[in-house]
Amino acid sequence: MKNSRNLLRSENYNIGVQHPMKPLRLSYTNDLVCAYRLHEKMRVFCPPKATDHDLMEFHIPSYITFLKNVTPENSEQYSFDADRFNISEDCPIFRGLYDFCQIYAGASVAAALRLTSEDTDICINWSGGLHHAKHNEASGFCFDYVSQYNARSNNHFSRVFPRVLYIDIDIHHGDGVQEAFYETDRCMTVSFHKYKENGKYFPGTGGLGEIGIGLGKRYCLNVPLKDGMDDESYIALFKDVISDVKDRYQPNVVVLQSGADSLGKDKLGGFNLSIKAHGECVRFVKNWQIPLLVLGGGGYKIENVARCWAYETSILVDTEVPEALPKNAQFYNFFGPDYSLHPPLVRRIENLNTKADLQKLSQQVHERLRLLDG
Ligand SMILES: CN1CC(C(=O)N[C@@H](CCCCCC(O)(O)c2ccon2)c2nc(-c3ccccc3F)c[nH]2)C1
Ligand SMILES: [Ca+2]
Ligand SMILES: [Zn+2]
Repeated sequence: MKNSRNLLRSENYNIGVQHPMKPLRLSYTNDLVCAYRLHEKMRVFCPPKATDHDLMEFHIPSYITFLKNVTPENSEQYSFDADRFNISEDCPIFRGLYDFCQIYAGASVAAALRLTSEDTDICINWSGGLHHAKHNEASGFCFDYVSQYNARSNNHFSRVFPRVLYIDIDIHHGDGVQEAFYETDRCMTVSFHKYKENGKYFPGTGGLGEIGIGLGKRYCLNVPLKDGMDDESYIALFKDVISDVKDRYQPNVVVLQSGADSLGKDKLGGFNLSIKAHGECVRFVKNWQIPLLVLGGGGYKIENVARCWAYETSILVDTEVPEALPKNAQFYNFFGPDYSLHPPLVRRIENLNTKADLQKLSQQVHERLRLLDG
């Protein structure tokens, strides 16, 4: 029987044996963070669950009411709503679903609000960043997403931070967040992702042509990539694009979705990024010294997800950590055979992004960004 404290932690939920999303990865991350004693370099909070009201700030009430009432036992009675809200193999009903959503969403709401107080410059919520959720339906393992809540509705957060820059390095397109801000210039969304012209790679959106509409026109930027991106080309492209975005948009706060499925050897991914390269993107944004909210996201080789997010936690708290994983980590045995923070990257996927492709893409991105100057 889980004690009450356990139920307050999103890592203790199980979506399904066959399902690639394993909240256990959060336990592994927390284990490494604590074994490296990084928790002593920050304030750790156990924030309140998001309330129904919080969630209804962004999602339609009938969707939230559904999530709150449906269970694996009674899901038969809800089959109509289940279809309507895109419940599927990707987004199944599992035990504690609503608790799970309230916990991770509550952490993002609390983190965002803490950033508005002068005493905090960086907040981390590795359980957040579920960027496919829509205001009226679940999608891509994501049920709800509250960063929209913070920047869309006219509230304290959006008054303190009138220009929010959202950056998404998960290998999938951040379609839910893009959609939420598609018509506003209060949040600029930038997503780097694997993209197939035929729309065959989930979610199928995120082409260069999606640039926002109305007031949001030009405040949405997509960087579509092919399989096999490697460290050098990804870091160069990321810094080149993101520097230009920062200079032109001059954000007051940055929300970085640090999905770890863009790492090499990920089960759903297709890039060759090392943990160091992924972390370099986090370091680059951190060094701007603009208030920063770092969120998790995808990541399906869970030992590498934990290594990546523990490493990025060390970057965010300015603490060098030894390459050898701490032997006192509870899950130490799961990190074999190397037991290191930066395992050798063996399975390499051929990089289909040629130098010419990346040159052209960079040019197209800069052309779009030049239009930001109105
Ligand atoms: C009808 N077909 C199913 C749709 C589809 O291909 N869905 C993607 C969803 C991938 C979601 C990625 C989520 C994310 O990594 O971006 C993420 C998760 C949290 O924040 N971000 C997907 N589902 C699976 C999957 C789902 C259940 C069981 C096994 C699976 F392989 C793999 N890839 C089309
Ligand atoms: Ca992305
Ligand atoms: Zn992903």
